[in-house]
Amino acid sequence: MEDGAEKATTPDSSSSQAAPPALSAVYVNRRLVAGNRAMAAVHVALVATVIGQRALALLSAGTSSASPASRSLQVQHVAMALADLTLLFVWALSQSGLWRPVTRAAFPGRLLAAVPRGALPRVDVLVVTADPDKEPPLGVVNTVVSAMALDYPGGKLSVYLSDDAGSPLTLLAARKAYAFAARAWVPFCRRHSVQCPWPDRYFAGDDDDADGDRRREELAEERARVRKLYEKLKADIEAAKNDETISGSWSKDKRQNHDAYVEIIEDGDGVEEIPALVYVAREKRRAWPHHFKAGALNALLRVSGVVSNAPYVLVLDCDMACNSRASALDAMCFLLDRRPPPDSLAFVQFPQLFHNLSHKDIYANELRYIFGTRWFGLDGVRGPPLSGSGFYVRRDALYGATPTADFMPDATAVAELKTRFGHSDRLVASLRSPGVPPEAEAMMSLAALASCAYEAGTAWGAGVGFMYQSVVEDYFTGFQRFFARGWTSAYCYPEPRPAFLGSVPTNLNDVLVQNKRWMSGMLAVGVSRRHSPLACRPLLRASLLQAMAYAYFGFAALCAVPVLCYATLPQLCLLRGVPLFPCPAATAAAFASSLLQHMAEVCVSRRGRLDLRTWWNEQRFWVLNALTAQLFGCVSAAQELLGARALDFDLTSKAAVDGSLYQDGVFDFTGCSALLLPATTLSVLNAAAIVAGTWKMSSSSSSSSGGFHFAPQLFLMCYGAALSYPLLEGMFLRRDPARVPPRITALSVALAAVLLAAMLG
Ligand SMILES: O=c1ccn([C@@H]2O[C@H](COP(=O)(O)OP(=O)(O)O[C@H]3O[C@H](CO)[C@@H](O)[C@H](O)[C@H]3O)[C@@H](O)[C@H]2O)c(=O)[nH]1
Ligand SMILES: [Mn+2]
Repeated sequence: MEDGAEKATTPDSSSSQAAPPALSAVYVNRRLVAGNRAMAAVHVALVATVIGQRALALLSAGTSSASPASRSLQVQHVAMALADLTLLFVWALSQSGLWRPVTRAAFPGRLLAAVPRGALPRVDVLVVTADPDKEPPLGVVNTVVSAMALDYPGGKLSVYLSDDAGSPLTLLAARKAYAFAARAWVPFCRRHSVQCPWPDRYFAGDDDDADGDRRREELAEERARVRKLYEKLKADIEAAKNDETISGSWSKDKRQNHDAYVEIIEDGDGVEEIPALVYVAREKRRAWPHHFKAGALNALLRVSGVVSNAPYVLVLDCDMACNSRASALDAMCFLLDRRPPPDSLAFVQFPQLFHNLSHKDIYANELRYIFGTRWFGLDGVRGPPLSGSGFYVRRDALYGATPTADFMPDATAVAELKTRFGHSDRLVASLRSPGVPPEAEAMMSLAALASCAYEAGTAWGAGVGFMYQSVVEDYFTGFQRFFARGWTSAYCYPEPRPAFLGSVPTNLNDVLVQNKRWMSGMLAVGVSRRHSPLACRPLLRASLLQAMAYAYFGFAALCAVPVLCYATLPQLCLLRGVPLFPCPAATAAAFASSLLQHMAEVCVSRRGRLDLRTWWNEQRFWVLNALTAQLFGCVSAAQELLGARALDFDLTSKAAVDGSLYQDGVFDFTGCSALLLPATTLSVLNAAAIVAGTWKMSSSSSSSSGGFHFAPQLFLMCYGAALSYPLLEGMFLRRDPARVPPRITALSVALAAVLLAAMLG
């Protein structure tokens, strides 16, 4: 932002006055830093020993004889060594996220003391939705309404809703929701300093009011009145859903094929100080690539740029809502804090936390690894990656500015700006005066900004806005648009009340489909010659650790290969009576160190509590994910790389399904497809190999010391069997409808039999 007036404090070294108090603080956890690094060093030493021993074994096998048996053993050793090295590589990259964990604090009281509310900068909230079946409109409008009720001056806040389906039902729900928010919900939240601005959650019991007893009676009365209005809103949306003239008028085809439509939603009464709500359905045509969520966000950026043009933007998925009213002021504490120039903070990321997590989180939906550990670690480097939802970002940074250069060099001619930003005079005019909304007459023809053709030949999706090349637009935009261009970020983790809460998928297939999208999308970036974080010089120059962190995500899918090796080679070798681990002691130590490191990480996330359940759930899901989402992710990314098929954004389904099995910690295999097949097949194979292998070993009754050499192998297989127990149970022991679909079971058994025969043969 060029105009310093929007800042709480402008750095001014020449002034002799005492510096104003900082609006935020950062604390380094030194003990954790030391502990993390020590553990990493031990682990590297142990794994190096294992790989070294294998290399020695390989050399001696190579010199001893050239029989076919020793040939094949050599091949297995090479494969295991490559597997170990791949895993070590990915693990090493992941250590960047443990290097320097920090925590931060925001001081909104100081902010308000320094900047009168009326002088706070504008904020535009961008909410995206895509499908009224998978994303029920009631949930979407709860997100919208919760954002409207943020603790921020109403005149400075605008909410934009992108509806990719262009559904009349969503539009109607948005209009009704606006009326509810303007007349009842927002004033109610303000008057009673309600903590939870998310109506559905508030009325479900999250209603601790900050006022205490003082106005309890008054509150109870008003609460009942507002609740009635909310019930009415729910009923109206439900009725519209069942109304053929509204829902029936919009076929599935229309969702993919409709004009652009923009509506600034108003309420006849002209309510003051209520945030504006703008509904945007961008044009969709089958022949035009729409670039999924990134495309939707870019359309919203343009429309909002012409309507309110806030210098800061909050992005929210429709399956996530504000759970606290404090996030806007908290974020401003960082964004407006005095910092020496160049001011490089581009965005403040809040964690994605979830309201429907089970305490038996069998699908590791919590993403603790990311939001509970790695993001703190990266916050101490140059800031956490952009994470899709729940972040406040500078508009100019999205438009292509850098910390040292405006996105619009002084001499830039209008014509040149138009080649980058498109032909809209209004949009181009808005670039020149950040923060100032244009005249009312300029609001016309907003729909043109949301048309398919608008972006043709412009820099949208490449040099401007959210980036298109990847279905994991947050990951890609994060490092290409921000970190590689000198920007930094901050991780804001308010406690005890989370700023935002999202919802997680509650059946295994949805979880795996979602993970497969992430894995294939990030791998496609990781291995791309032009876009890989490891080929991105500015990023490498700015921070090797950060480049490593992005590379970790870019290569995480490769873990599928080593896991595939560990799920077949020990089995094969046991059946053939060949010991696979030359140095059992070192192997055991390395394995134990990996388990302990993970345990320590979970323990730190849980504030020192030894949470073995989470540890086990994550261990299990890690292997399952490797053999499903990561494996297929590799295949999809390869297909994309070869130009055979473009990656798709499969929407995660929300609400609709019944999540009770997940809540009880029981795997829900409903709808599982071929995606699950490698995992089920290999768990059958593993179980069979344990039985056949031990039987063979005991019947051949060879030397008694031989058992020691097979111990690591057998242990690994038994560990795998324990991890895969829910799959085996789902195939062979369960009879309920949510068991593994019988055709998947049958196919797995058949494939496992073929593999087993080949191994024995
Ligand atoms: O064509 C599309 C596809 C998706 N969306 C919206 O994008 C959001 C995220 O989609 P969702 O199905 O919920 O995907 P998730 O896997 O839950 O999303 C995670 O992964 C995405 C990247 O793949 C990130 O953008 C998200 O923030 C992150 O929560 C939702 O609001 C969708 O409505 C669109 O607007 N248009
Ligand atoms: Mn989601």
